[in-house]
Amino acid sequence: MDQPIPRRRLAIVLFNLGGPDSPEAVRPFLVNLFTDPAILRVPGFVRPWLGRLIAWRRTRPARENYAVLGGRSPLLELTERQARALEAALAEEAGVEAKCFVAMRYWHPMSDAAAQAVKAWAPDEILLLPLYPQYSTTTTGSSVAAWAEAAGRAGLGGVPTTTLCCWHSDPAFVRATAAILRRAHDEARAALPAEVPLRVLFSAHGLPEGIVRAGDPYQWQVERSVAAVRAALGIPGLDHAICYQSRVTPQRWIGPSTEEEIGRAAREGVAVLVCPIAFVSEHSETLVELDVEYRHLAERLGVPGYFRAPAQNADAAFVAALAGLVRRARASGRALCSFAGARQCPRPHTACPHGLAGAGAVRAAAPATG
Ligand SMILES: C=CC1=C(C)c2cc3[nH]c(cc4nc(cc5[nH]c(cc1n2)c(C)c5CCC(=O)O)C(CCC(=O)O)=C4C)c(C)c3C=C
Ligand SMILES: [Fe+2]
Ligand SMILES: [Fe+2]
Repeated sequence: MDQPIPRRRLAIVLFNLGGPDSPEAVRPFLVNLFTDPAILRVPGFVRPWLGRLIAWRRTRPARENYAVLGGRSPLLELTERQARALEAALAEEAGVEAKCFVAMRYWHPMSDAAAQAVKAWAPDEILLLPLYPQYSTTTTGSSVAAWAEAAGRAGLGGVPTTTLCCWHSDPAFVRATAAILRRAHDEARAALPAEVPLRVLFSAHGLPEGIVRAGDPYQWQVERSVAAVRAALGIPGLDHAICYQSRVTPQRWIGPSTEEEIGRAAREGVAVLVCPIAFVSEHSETLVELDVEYRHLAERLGVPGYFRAPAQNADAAFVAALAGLVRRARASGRALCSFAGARQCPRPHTACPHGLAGAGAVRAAAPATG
């Protein structure tokens, strides 16, 4: 009788930023965030002090935001749902048994706990899958660096590991996002008088300008995502703008800000449909910043209509896109830009096939190898 072929055990580690699970967790969560060298780029001896100071100043406004959500971030629960949906999407995969683990960067479960859980499951291979479509040294880069240290401590150094570094223009991700936006666009159009124009504001998390100047490809990749989603949407003459939200430090951040675009829409008498383009889950920056703060701003300024497209969460087409990314990343078998090789990323960044370095380490341009 034929013996069943053993299935390879594939541990998929989903990275996200994490969020506090209680009002008391807000301060330590913010300390973790602002003492990360990928976020606060000051000399190491200053960082613990300055990071704690910034965290202390940010605690009150952040607690107020999380209070709107019942005192906690929904990010972990939503990421767990994505994890279970992705496992289900890969359940029939020939020759593979896939299990998803969540590793948050600044609140539990963090990389050490996730690495211990992965180790206990004894995988044959590991795939690191950041839930950030666009690569930034502050997000994917930081998570990959934290994982590398945790994996070493957990004794996972010998397990073959593939890193998916960016998937900003992955066709299935783009189609799933465009379908969600199309539904929101149709609903907004139906709710507005015919004579009121509608503009789509693609709103991404901002970054300090200095980080982009130092070589971070995030803004460029956000622009690629927007161009691809617009093409997939296929609405001729779509009025749209790219803007950046969530500025939390006094430095210059990339712009225009989402608030500035809401102000422009008010002056021009245009309704807005805000589409999050760099988050794939709902959390405080969509549910509070976009749905409460910016909506109030739009109403106060007299914008003739304010609508918001939902984030992907566990949308079936989006989860199918993640499953496709997993297949392609495994087939390539190395750290990679999700498809078409590194040619999609003209600026150097740390998780490309040129090898992994610490988050924030900006290299001289290396030739594309993909
Ligand atoms: C200098 C500060 C920050 C940078 C740079 C930054 C980049 C960045 N962040 C996300 C996604 C998320 N950010 C979230 C929360 C959050 N981010 C910052 C600061 C920076 N982020 C703070 C202080 C906070 C806490 C919330 C607050 O104080 O308002 C979250 C999770 C929030 C939740 O509700 O769980 C996400 C997700 C991206 C994509 C990004 C750069 C590309
Ligand atoms: Fe953030
Ligand atoms: Fe990349």
